[in-house]
Amino acid sequence: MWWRWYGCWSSSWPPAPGTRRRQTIVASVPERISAPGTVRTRLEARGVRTNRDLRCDDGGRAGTPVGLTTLQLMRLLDSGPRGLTDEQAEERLVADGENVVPGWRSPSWARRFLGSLRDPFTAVLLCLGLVSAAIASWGTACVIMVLVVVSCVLRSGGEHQAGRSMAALRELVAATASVQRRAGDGAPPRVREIPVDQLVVGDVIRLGPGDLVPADVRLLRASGLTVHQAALTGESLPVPKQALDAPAGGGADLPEPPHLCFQGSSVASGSATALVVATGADTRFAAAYGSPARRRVQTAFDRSVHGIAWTLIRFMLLTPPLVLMANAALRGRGLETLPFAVAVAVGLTPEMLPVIVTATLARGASSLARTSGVIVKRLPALHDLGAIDVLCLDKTGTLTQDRPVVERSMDTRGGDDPEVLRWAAVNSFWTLELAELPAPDALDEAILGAVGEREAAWCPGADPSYEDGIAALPFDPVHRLATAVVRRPGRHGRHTLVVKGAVEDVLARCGRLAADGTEADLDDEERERLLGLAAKEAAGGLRLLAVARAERPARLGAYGDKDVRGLTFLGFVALRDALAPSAGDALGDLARRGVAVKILTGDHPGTAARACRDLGLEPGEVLTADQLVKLDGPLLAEAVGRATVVARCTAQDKARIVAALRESGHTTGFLGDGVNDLPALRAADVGICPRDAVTVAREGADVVLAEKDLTTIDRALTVGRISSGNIAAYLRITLSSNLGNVIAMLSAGLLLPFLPMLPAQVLVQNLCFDAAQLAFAFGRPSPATAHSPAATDTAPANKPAILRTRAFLRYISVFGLLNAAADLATFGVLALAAHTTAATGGPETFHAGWFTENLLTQAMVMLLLRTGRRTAEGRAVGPVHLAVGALAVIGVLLPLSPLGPVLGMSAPPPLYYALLAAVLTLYGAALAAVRTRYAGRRA
Ligand SMILES: Nc1ncnc2c1ncn2[C@@H]1O[C@H](COP(=O)(O)OP(=O)(O)OP(=O)(O)O)[C@@H](O)[C@H]1O
Ligand SMILES: [Mg+2]
Repeated sequence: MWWRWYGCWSSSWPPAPGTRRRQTIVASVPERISAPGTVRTRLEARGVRTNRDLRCDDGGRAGTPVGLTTLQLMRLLDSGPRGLTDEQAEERLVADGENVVPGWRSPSWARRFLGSLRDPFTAVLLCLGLVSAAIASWGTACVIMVLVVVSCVLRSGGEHQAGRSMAALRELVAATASVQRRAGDGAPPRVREIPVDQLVVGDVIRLGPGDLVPADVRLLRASGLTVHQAALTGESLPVPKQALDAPAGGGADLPEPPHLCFQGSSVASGSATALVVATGADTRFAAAYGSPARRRVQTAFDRSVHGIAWTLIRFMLLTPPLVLMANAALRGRGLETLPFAVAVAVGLTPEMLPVIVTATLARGASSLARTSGVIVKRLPALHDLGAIDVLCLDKTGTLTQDRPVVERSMDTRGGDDPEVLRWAAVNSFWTLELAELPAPDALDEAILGAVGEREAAWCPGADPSYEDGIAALPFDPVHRLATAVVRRPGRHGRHTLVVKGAVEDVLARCGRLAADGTEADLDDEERERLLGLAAKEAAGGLRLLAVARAERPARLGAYGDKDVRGLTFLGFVALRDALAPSAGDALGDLARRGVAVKILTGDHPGTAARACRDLGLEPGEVLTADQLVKLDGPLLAEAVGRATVVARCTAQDKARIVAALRESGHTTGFLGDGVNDLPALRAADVGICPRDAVTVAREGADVVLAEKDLTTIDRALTVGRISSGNIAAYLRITLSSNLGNVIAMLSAGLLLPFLPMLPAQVLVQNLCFDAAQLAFAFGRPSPATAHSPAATDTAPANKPAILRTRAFLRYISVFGLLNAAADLATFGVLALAAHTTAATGGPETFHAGWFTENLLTQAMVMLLLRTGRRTAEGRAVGPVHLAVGALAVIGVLLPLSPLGPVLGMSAPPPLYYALLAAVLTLYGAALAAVRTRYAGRRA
């Protein structure tokens, strides 16, 4: 039975996605192949020209032999149509190395250290250090150097660790390739999945929709193949490719050789068998991009955290000249105030920002991986997850289970007609068979399954392999149809085109209509009637496929899209795809958390609207992508903003909509798993896909879910919000106290005849602050808070965690001024205490008094601005509480300890402490009051 055979084939192939099998690499390497770069050397020894010699325009040097027939090329590469043997592959792997683009290996600890010197804050600090050294202010220069080294060590150490755990996580979702290899010389070829890095030159691979092209390859066979090669050429539309046995004039030196596919591109539609001709550093991609070409678009993380960082850097650069000018104008001082001016700028720097950001995000990511199996591939994406306010979803497999079953097949009048299903099965069978698709589409599987079950009841000829397959144009999401060309038994000299696909697209290619055993012309009225019939079925939640056929005289040449015209419309196959059980609740949770959901689907508007309604998401106005063709930018975002469903979207439509939403200021997430979702995954702030998505989606996504379950997204969102909340809390607290200190320092500098703070004191104080603030990175949310809708006060669960630069700067100005007021009050108190107790009141007492006050106010700010009624740690004592306690103890005891005089401090009189307590009480009350005012509109 053909369909049982088909069942065996489909159950053993393809292997479960994501399964990776490491091969054992044989250590002994025969002499003849162990010379470095063997394959290339062998080619060069035989005088074969390669792209390496041709130096393509883009600088590429793909190492691809040109001007050879397929057979010559295979001979040169010691390969054949049946692929390499395992032994050959292992030898080549040892000789040529893994198929990895060199720049993509993770950097060493030392490289990371040097890299962290390029951080803008570090660079500014270094400049200030150089200025200090230039004017021989060695104390300040040393302080700055210590700060730079401490922050670089912490940062590179943290990044190195985060990088390693991220790499381990990414490994879990790494790409695989379908390779055809043999156990030994006489053994038959077997197709299996291997990690992409294990591919070698001479391997024969299979490509299907959604596969990444894993190396530079030459096509041996191709069926309806189109590839996206935006990463290489910037061309956003898929490019057709075909196998050429003897490319005329060595087509490889053309910018677009049709018979070659390059690493970095991905299959949009169709399938192919191909020969690997270059791997790793020899690929055209490696030559063009020595290092990873990561994200192209600015994400929410760049906009918020980086935005704030750059605003600060501008302030830092402005501070020294302002201080110099103020001192010159008001006190007549000259360049001697430069060290002080530099110290003020240093005081403003949140030098721990990169450390806190990396550590916080890395902890969040590993906790997500542990508890929910969610893999964050790019750390800042976790921040962006927390900031998402619009989430776009595809329908199939997200709202529904993507396990369609055939409900009925109908003729053009809407009556039951098993013959329509049979023709759909002929199409499914022969497109799968001839296009050698690595994985059958769920709709094709459902149709073949349904025919198999009904076969027994049918007359001879029910079996779709009854016809002979001639050619196939597999389904592609742009044309939305699949075509099989078959020869029917007894009809010599004739070919039959069998087409199935989306109703509108098939109907557009039909000129006639089958009804009641005859055929008639298809007029506009009939078209409207058929579209209406389809809409009625779709409104019942069914997925519809239209089926059509055409008879043609037999011919030898290849078939193309232009041949699929003048068809006769046969009828519909209606399939039911059950709703995902948890989708309804998850949609409700997302709405409660302030996330607007948009469904961008390739399916019929009726089917999508019904699925939404059944899940409790009111679809409102249902749009189709062609209604939006003329809109762009803000108008497009506005139109989509009003709707919940946009149907009949192509890959480009999805990407356009996501981009427009982002441009209009929304932090946009996109969840999808198909080839038609890739451009949108890339265009979004956060691209999310399930682990069993097509390879190319998995590679393009920032976040990979264990399964396509909306509940998991909800959890990921919470952890993202908690992490962003921690980063925001760090920024709020650090910057408001730093700003306060800077204002106080400036005033003290103008009021006092001595330096208000010595370089060593600036250093100790900064180090104490930095150490205490590390607690933010380690404030792990309890599992209960991470999973419950009521998250934290710093990251309200019902609001996306977005840092808006302006609101944020307003916030730190208010709290900074409050802090400065406390400092100024302390100066008054110090003067009063000195006066009353007739103490000397010299600089040492002032320094000690201010040091204590600074650390205590910092501790209060950490406690009050971070924690509300509920904290990220719940009510338990967490790292933040410990850090606050330690700061307070150091602040009070250090100036009194033997270290005090070493740092140039001497104990203030006891009265000072009593007065300070009063100042701090007032400050605490003011902080609490202003915080309450801000609670409703947090920056
Ligand atoms: N294998 C196939 N053969 C023929 N037509 C198909 C096939 N698969 C899908 N179609 C048609 O193309 C339409 C669009 O499919 P596409 O894959 O772009 O979107 P989808 O997967 O249905 O929706 P979503 O974007 O929500 O995942 C489907 O509604 C269906 O009519
Ligand atoms: Mg899909």
